[in-house]
Amino acid sequence: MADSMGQLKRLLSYLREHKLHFIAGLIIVLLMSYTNGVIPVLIREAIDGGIVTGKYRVAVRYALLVLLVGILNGAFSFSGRYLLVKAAQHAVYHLRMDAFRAIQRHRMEFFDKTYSGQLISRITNDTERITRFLSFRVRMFVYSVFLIIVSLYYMARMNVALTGVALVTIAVVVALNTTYARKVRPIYDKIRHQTGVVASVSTGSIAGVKTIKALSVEEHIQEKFEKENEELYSLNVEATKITALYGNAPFLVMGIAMSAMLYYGGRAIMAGTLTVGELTAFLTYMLTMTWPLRALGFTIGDIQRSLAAASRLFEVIDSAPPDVDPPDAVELENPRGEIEFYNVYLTYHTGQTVLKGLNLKIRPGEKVLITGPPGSGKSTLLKLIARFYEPDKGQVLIDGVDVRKIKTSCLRKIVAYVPQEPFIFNRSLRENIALAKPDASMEEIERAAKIAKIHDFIASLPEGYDTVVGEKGVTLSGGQRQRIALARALLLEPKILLLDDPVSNLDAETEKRLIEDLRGILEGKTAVIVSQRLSMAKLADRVIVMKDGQIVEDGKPEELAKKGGLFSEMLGRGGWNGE
Ligand SMILES: Nc1ncnc2c1ncn2[C@@H]1O[C@H](COP(=O)(O)OP(=O)(O)OP(=O)(O)O)[C@@H](O)[C@H]1O
Repeated sequence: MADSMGQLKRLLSYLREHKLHFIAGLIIVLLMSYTNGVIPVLIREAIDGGIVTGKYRVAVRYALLVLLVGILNGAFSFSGRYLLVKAAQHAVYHLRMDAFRAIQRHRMEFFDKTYSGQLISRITNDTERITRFLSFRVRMFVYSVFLIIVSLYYMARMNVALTGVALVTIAVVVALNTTYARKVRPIYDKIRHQTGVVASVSTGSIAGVKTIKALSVEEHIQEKFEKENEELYSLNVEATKITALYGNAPFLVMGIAMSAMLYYGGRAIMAGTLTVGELTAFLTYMLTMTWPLRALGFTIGDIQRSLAAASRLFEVIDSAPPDVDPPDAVELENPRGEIEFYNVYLTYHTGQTVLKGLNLKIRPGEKVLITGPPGSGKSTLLKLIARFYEPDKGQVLIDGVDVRKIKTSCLRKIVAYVPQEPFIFNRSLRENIALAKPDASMEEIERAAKIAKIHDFIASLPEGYDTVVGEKGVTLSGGQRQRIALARALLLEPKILLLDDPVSNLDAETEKRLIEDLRGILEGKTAVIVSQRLSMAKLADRVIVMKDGQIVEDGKPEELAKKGGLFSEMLGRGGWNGE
């Protein structure tokens, strides 16, 4: 409970910039409840004071008053909704930004452990729920509660017995609506989840359409889709059953209550203890309250769930490391590009210890090929240099400084990492290249593209650097993607270039060309290249062979080739151009 209050307080604190909007919105909603609650009283006056007594002017006066109150009601409804929704949307905008920034700040390990679908759901579904809570639910809650209070007040002044009937009806209807909400909500949750499953099966099969067609597995994929689609259908039918049963029961109760009122009210009128206007007012109250009572049932159950959504978002925000570098972080002026692993241990979140006391020193300007069997820890080395992961023990140093002590902005300029499968964003080529340096001039971008030998291709496109790539845009080949990623890295003029399997997706001809071009690109830089293709050794001054997280061979390529170890064995299988 204290926890919920804490979450609620924190959620409401997001409203502070629009506090006045929110409070004004709530006051207007209260006024709206009041105007709605007073209409039956005006109807009563029109009937008892005008229609029944034949006083035409009185009847007209009240009719006009009802009209005026109706207009006011509309104005309150519009402005109250506008103010509250605006404040809520603004609060959720900030909450969404905070969560998004936090996600960006998280370390790699967080993404290893968390499903991306879950994170997307936090940013979309959870924030959607909170918006609904802060705008719609809060508004309906305040409106309904106050309307019921106003109605009961006026009813009690007219007739206590009939007010008792109304009170019991309200209690029963709220209970029924709460039960209905409780029963139908888990199914709606399942429907939402299942809709996501159906969407992800469709997205997966659209994204993987080439593989599906190549393997001729359309039928199998259709069966999977059919199964998920059927599940969605059954859930919807289940929800409809509950809605048909519980969703309509409150209307029956209201009907019974109104007929009871009509019966006892009619008798009271005949006995002279109730007027026609009063009975009409009672019945109008019952009708006015029907929907607010329903909203109340849903709101009561929704508070906890909305707070749970908020707490999930807060968890993402709070678990992110702070955006700031440690106070003793340094800038490296004129980096030389020396890399050192000193007694490095690394265990992934899965519990697998990949490196156990690794020692390695790479001289400034050295070109090193790291090779070895799959899973031997080659890529892990690169990720440690780029500080995507931090060692559990030991140190990774650049120019003798622990990478954890180098300012992040500085590290990103010194070290450029080109992943195995570079991600190309669905934006223009210019934006893709300038991703890490959005303010780069066109000259800088072109220079990087020329060095990466992708400029001529880009220039040949009708829209040149403004060509949009990816969905609905130009599709790039594997080699072109690699070169865009290289240009992206080179734009930062890094001293250290880390290439993770740069030729793995390339055909022999493209591979040969890239290797030739890389020779120039790597000049003056320290380069660490991970590859199982030994052709890459042509670029290297030094080859390191890894096995089970250990360095098993280390030396000049020609020396290792003669040594008779793992490297020469690998060479024996495929030669220098082998794989
Ligand atoms: N993010 C991660 N989370 C958990 N385990 C990981 C992660 N990355 C790698 N591993 C594990 O660590 C081991 C070494 O992986 P790494 O990617 O460094 O090997 P590699 O030599 O580069 O392999 P390959 O040549 O196939 O790319 C593997 O067993 C892998 O399953």
